[in-house]
Amino acid sequence: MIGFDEALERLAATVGPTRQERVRLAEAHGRALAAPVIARLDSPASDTSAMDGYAVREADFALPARLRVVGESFAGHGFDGAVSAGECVRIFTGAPLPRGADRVIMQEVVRREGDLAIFDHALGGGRHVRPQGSDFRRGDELLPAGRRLDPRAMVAAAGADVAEVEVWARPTVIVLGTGDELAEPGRAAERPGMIPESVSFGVAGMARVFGAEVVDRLRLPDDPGVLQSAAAAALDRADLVVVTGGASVGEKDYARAMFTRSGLELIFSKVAIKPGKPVWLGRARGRLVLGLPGNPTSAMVTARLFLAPLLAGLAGEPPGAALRWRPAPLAGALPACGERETFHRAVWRDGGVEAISNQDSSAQKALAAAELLIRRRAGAPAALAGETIEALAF
Ligand SMILES: Nc1nc2c(c(=O)[nH]1)N[C@H]1C(S)=C(S)[C@@H](COP(=O)(O)OP(=O)(O)OC[C@H]3O[C@@H](n4cnc5c(N)ncnc54)[C@H](O)[C@@H]3O)O[C@H]1N2
Ligand code: MOO
Repeated sequence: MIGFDEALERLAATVGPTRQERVRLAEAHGRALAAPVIARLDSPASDTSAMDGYAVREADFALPARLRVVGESFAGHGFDGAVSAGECVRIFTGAPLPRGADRVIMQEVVRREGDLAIFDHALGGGRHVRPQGSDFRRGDELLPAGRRLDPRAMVAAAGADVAEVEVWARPTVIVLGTGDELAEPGRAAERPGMIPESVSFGVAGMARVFGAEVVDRLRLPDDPGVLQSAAAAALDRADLVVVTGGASVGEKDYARAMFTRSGLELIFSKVAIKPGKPVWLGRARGRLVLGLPGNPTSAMVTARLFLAPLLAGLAGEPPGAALRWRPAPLAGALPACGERETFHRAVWRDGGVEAISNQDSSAQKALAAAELLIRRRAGAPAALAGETIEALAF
């Protein structure tokens, strides 16, 4: 058995992005950039008003100032002329500052008498002007290669004035759930011994959250022939095949064996973690295969710890981008950690994190309640409330 860090190192050494493609910006959300986004213009393109009001020359400000309004500057339609001594221009937020003007006065402190604007208030500190290029300059790198185009990055990419971006292909995933006892949800009560197949729904959901396209989700019986054919077919259709259940040492634990004929090479098998010890990763026919334990909580914990970084790597991000551990104070005590590194399911409480009471690896109800994973290193002593631990959004 290897440790968690070693397993992640092997994962990172194995996974990389698939195909690069050029897509229109509207199709790029959620993808990782294969090339940086470079600004094609200055932003703002010229000195720009930050307020609705009047563009003035500071030199004219002996109070009360009475300035002639000589024109208007709108966003998209600037004022062509220049502002001379004793003049001002009506201006709106986002509009270009006319030549000659050097600041904007908010309309709330200005009185109008016909074409005169009257200013009785002393100038405040703010000039209400955004200088040309104060956000970014033409040629600046706004987003580096490898950056995921999340909603905030989409704004920067569009702001760069690019119509298309170079991105990595969205990884494709097939989820195979194995076990004779598994029934389609809604049908488990029909036959004794059946349980609803729940894990593939969570794994597929997590794959989508981490940017994958789930091309299929199949429920398979514990029949070696059926499993072998399904394994071979899945490898033809997806970058990553996730197989759940049958990972342990039971007589019908066929999850690894079903890929043997397809030439499975294991990258790791069994990791010293709790829950999820039977997790394994391999490669067959140039595709990745991730084996998750069947117990629902174990499956989802190992999906978070291994599927998420695999998808990050396949999508063109560093795999570690999917595992951002944050220090957080403990809101309740934790027992000493045994020899397997342990990932407690936890919730936020009173500004800290607290392990939930049901830590059973087969739990489904308690799984739904868990917001976080707390990471405890093997051999760590008992921890008291107030101590700082490492937590990961689950
Ligand atoms: N002698 C040993 N027994 C077990 C060991 C061990 O080391 N030695 N490891 C235990 C650990 S840890 C885990 S975790 C489980 C994982 O076993 P498998 O991956 O082989 O999973 P299954 O036996 O197929 O199923 C376990 C459990 O989960 C239910 N299940 C399976 N798939 C689904 C699904 N898609 N949806 C809902 N529930 C599912 C299944 O019915 C079982 O109850 O092994 C321990 N045993
Ligand atoms: O890995 Mo198992 O998750 O402890 O039940």
